[in-house]
Amino acid sequence: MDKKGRTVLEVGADGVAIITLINPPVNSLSLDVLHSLKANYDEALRRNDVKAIVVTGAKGKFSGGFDITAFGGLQDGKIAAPKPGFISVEVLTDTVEGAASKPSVAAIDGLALGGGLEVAMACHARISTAGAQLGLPELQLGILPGFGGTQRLPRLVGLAKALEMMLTSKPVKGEEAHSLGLVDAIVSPEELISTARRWALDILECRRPWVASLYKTDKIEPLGEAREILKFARAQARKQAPNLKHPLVCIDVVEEGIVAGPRAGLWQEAEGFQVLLHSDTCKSLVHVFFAQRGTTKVPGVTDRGLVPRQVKKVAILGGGLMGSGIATALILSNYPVLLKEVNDKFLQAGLGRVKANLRSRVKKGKMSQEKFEKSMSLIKGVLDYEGFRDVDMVIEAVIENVSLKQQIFVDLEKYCPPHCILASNTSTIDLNLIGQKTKSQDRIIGAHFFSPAHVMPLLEIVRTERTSPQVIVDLLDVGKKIKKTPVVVGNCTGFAVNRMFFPYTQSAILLVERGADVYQIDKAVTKFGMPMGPFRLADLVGFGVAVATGMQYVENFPERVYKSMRNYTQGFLQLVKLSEKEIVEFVFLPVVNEACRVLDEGIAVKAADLDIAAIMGMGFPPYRGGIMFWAESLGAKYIYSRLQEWTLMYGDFFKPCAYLAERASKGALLKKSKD
Ligand SMILES: C[C@H](O)CC(=O)SCCNC(=O)CCNC(=O)[C@H](O)C(C)(C)COP(=O)(O)OP(=O)(O)OC[C@H]1O[C@@H](n2cnc3c(N)ncnc32)[C@H](O)[C@@H]1OP(=O)(O)O
Repeated sequence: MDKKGRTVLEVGADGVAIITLINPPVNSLSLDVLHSLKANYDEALRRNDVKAIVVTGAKGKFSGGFDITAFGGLQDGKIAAPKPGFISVEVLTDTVEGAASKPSVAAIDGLALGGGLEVAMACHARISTAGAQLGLPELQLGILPGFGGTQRLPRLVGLAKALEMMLTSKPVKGEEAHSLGLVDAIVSPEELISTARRWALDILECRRPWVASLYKTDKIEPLGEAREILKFARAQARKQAPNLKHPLVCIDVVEEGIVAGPRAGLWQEAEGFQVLLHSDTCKSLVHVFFAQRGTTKVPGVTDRGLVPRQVKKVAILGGGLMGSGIATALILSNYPVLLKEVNDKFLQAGLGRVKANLRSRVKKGKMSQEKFEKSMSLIKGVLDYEGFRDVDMVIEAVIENVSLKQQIFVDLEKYCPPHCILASNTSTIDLNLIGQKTKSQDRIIGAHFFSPAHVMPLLEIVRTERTSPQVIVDLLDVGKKIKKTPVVVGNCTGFAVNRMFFPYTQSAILLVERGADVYQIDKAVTKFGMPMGPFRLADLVGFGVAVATGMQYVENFPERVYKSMRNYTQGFLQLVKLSEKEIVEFVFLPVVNEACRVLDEGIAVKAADLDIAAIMGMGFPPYRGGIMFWAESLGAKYIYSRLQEWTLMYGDFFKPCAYLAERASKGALLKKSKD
């Protein structure tokens, strides 16, 4: 079988061996890379012409950590796992860090994440570039840092900071890493290897300290204080995600190292890692990791070798809540923006909203005054189309009125250059209708943002049968640049997210009408992992918005609307004593049913896209893998039988769709086989 990545060893005339991690695109640590690293180390330690060692990564990236593509194989036993502790104790602690005569220095550029940073921390010093990102994001994948990170990070940066870095999964930049003591020096990328070489020789010749971070104690807080920090971290973890066990396992492992010593900590870490690797949480979060990256892979579109065209200037029509949010998102990512309104009063109000969005970032300490000013200088308010002659993309975000939008698109065709992408932020109106009076159907596309647009991470990219693949590729690229996760969907009422959202709120209403308590429903749904229940959400967005969105659905899918049972008394008390599990199923199985329709109709490209749409657009808990991934764990048969049962009792709102019925009868998975 082909090897997945490797390391190479080169020995210089100065006696320094450079070991380079090579496994594009992020030099992830596959088992092949790790075995090769061990072999290179053994050789370097054996050879008489090697005095010291530098570890680095190819092409400006140290390493993105353990190879996540191997998780599946390790979980189902198709890949033989090394014995527990082999990498963390035998390779990194006893071979790299424990080498009695040859010091190691890590030369870090680009990124050192997870296992990557853990390799670097086993070295006797770390030299980094200012832009490098260093962190232990393993918890985001449902596991814990498994190559000694739980033991070495607290010893390098202190317990409080180490726990913060692990529990939030957020990396730090080179400069901060330096001030924390995680790296020893910051240099330019050009000087990185030469500095690291010299540093390694300096350690050998006792001009610099020879530090084994596993045994450092100076940064660890005194025991009493350490216990307080651990207690606080546990309370935070429980509060933030009561359903998740792995943050607590991680904290336990860190504590073991402090109380019983780092070697005991390493062994407990190896044990904890094995258990968590096989957990449902890990499987779900790894699925989400790849699903999120998979949304930009659209068959027939992104596989044609099309290169995204450069979008240098964007115009936005409408400075309301959506338009100003979209403008904010764009200027935050350095796009020059024209904001057009119909009169000066509305224009000033729109610009004021953008300013307020940015101000709130400054207030929260997320943005400097300098960046605030730079961002504001990128937006220009206009009242006519004159400036539209050199824009590369327009996003229309005016009120939902068909004839108004039709007129706007006619105007846009007249004033914008012929290559310009014509996007609409409509959430309800058919894009074909919007573009009906133009000849530009191939460049008309939906850019459906979620409010507030500068905060919410999802972007539904809506294509019609006539939208050109080039325009889709262009918008995918803009989406990535403004840090959104784009999901490409087909043209229909509600697209993916709102179509899934509607049955969710409908079933919640049905439950109440059947005697369940709104607080009980919200509690069960929140316990399941949603950020809030459907009723609190309705309070938050306003009942008016909820009703208006609902009406769109009622008009378009009348047969699937739950008819109020208020006048029927039979069965009224039936649902009063529902268990939490039943409430959750009542609320989410109709969502699964709708998601199946969306998939069957080809509105979504693949089931995993619906997982991301549900997580980012509805707040579905990521650690359950998304709506379809969660549904697979229940099985099509079970879901079908529940819905069938409720159809008989409460009507066609619950009726399982043909796709679900077919999957259930075949005992097949819900996702399509090619997904
Ligand atoms: C034992 C240890 O403690 C366990 C571990 O180390 S677990 C792994 C810990 N590391 C991580 O969690 C880092 C995960 N990766 C990331 O956060 C981001 O990919 C990144 C910051 C490295 C790069 O981000 P970005 O530049 O936006 O590129 P992104 O699209 O995410 O990734 C590029 C490609 O690298 C792949 N990739 C990234 N990290 C990977 C990893 N650790 N293993 C395998 N593939 C990886 C992605 O899947 C993607 O592949 P694709 O092009 O086929 O879709």
